[in-house]
Parts: sequence; structure tokens; C-alpha cells
Amino acid sequence: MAVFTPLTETQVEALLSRFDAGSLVSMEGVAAGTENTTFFVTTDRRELVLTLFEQGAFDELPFFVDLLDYLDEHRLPVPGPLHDRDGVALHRLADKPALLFPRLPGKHPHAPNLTQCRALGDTLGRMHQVSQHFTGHRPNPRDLHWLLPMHHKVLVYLSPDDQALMKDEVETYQGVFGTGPELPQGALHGDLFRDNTLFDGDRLGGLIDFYNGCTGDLLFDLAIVINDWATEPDGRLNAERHDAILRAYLARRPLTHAEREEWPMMLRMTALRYWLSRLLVVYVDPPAHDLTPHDPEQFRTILLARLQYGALPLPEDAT
Ligand SMILES: Nc1ncnc2c1ncn2[C@@H]1O[C@H](COP(=O)(O)OP(=O)(O)O)[C@@H](O)[C@H]1O
Ligand SMILES: N[C@@H](CCOP(=O)(O)O)C(=O)O
Repeated sequence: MAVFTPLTETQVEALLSRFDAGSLVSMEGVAAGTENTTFFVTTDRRELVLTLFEQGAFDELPFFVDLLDYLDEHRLPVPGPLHDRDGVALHRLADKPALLFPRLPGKHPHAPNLTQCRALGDTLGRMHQVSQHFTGHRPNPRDLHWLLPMHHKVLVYLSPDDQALMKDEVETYQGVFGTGPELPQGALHGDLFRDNTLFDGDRLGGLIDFYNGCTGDLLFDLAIVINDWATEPDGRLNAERHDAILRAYLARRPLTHAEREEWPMMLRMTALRYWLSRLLVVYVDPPAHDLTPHDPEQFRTILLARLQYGALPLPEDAT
């Protein structure tokens, strides 16, 4: 369930009256989602999504509005928030921050085909091309600076082997990312799993759920994508999906020498990032709502596979 705050039609009508988006025809709570309250709202003019923010740092919402506005202006398939007649996007409803978005077409791909992988790689490459010039700032909330203090919190729940694995890994990342050359920077999605994309057949309808969006190493975003989109159940990489995503991405944004060098380590660090965040949800900071947490084991398996088999060769840059 993801309607943590119920809303009446009168409340939604009052919000809509400030926008040029038509009058309310119907509204429906959306079951998917884990953090925020989502409604599909139909007006006599268009299909919308209404999000009420239930948690997180509300003072960071303007960053997400600016980022989505920017990407929308650059014709990326993202839900650019609606602005009211005074130009304001962020409102309050039921005492929660609220945004209205266009409803984008499509469904989450469970087993993406190669055409869908190419579409995702191409769009992420385009996004990273333009996001390097985005002027907003929000430090990556899940990078090495987060891993360093947070991994200590879960060690007590792990077997001795897993404790050693986690500690050794974090120390290794510190040696690589704490001292190496700065990698290309820009705005990231920060959590671009399959369930944060919508596909209408093979067409990418949109990238959604930008609330892990931040600025930092572009390579971090790409590694999250490969670990989720191109991994087999045993944690090993699927070469076809890997190559389809990366070839399309590289045609838009070639990687630097330093990014190619640090790629295997970035795959490991982003796998550990999700192993850790999921362990924290299970053991340290369970959600207030009765939701089934994501399985930490999945990302431990991915990390072990990256350690055992390494990364696959990166395709050459397009010429
Ligand atoms: N702009 C959108 N267009 C279409 N569907 C959307 C849009 N935004 C959200 N959704 C739907 O609502 C669900 C929950 O949204 P999401 O932002 O992922 O919530 P949460 O932050 O709670 O995880 C998504 O899985 C998707 O099905
Ligand atoms: N997609 C993630 C959930 C979001 O990560 P978080 O660190 O913001 O909780 C997952 O699959 O674990």
C-alpha cells in the first residue's frame, strides 16, 4: 500500500483550482511505492499523478523540482512537475508537501528485452550529457561518505565472514575513491532500478521517483543501472543486457580513462550500497509502515559475484 494519507475529492479539487489542469473527474490511490502517498488523478483535460511527501528532508524538495524542471526542459522523459498560475510547483495538502505531475505511460519492465535496455542506456546517456550543466547541488546521500559511518551499524547483525567482507570492501573503496582523480560530475537519478522506469511496449515512457536524485559521480548512476538491469539471479552479469545498455550509453557519453579504470570498483561499491541500505531497513531503522523490506541478500550475492568474476569488458566508445 502506498496511501499513507487519505485525501478527499474536495481537497484535491481545491488544489487543482490553482492550476490550469482542468477539473477533477476521478482519483485513485496507487498501491505501488514505498515512501510517499501517490494518487492517479483524472481531470477533464489530462491524467495526473499527485504525490504527498511523507518522509525525508522536505527542505530538499526544491532541489528535486529544479532537477525535474531542468531535465524536462531538455526533453528527457521525466515527469516535469506542474506549476500553478503563479509559477509555484510545491504546495501543501493535508499538511504534507504536495506535487502534481503528468502521468507518464507504461509499466515497469520485469525482464527487460534488449530494445528496452538500449532505450534505457540511450536515455541515461542523454541525461548525463545535459545533467553535467545542471547548476543545483545536493551531495550524493549514499556515496562513500555515507558508507563509511553507516556500515558499522550493521556489522553486529552479520556473520564473521560477512563482517570481514563488508569492512574490507569499504576500506578498499576508500583507497580508490578517497584518493583517485575526480570523476565526471553531474546530476544523477541515484536509484534507477527497473521499477523506477515506465515502458510502453519498447518505448521508454519515463524515468520516475527522483527522490534519491543528487549531484556527484555520473559513474555511480551507471553502475546502479547495470547491477539492477543486467544481473542474473545468481548475481552474475548478463552480457547481452550489459552490452546493450552500455553501447547505447557510450554513444551519448564516452567514459573517461579514470571512469574505465574505476568501473569494476564502482560496480562493487554500488552493490554494497544496496546491501547496506537494505540491512539498515531490516535491522536498524524499520519503516513506520507495514511494508515488506527489500531483500539485502540479493545485493550481497551481486557483490560476491562482482568479486569472484570481476566486471565484463566495457564496450569501446562509439567513434
Ligand atoms: N509520473 C508518473 N506517471 C505514471 N505513474 C507514476 C508516476 N509517478 C509515480 N507513478 C506510479 O506510482 C508508483 C509509486 O510512485 P513512486 O514515486 O515510485 O513512490 P514511492 O516514492 O512511494 O516509492 C510507481 O511505481 C508508479 O507506478
Ligand atoms: N531501490 C532501493 C530502495 C531505495 O533506496 P534507499 O537507500 O533510498 O532506501 C532498493 O531496491 O533497495
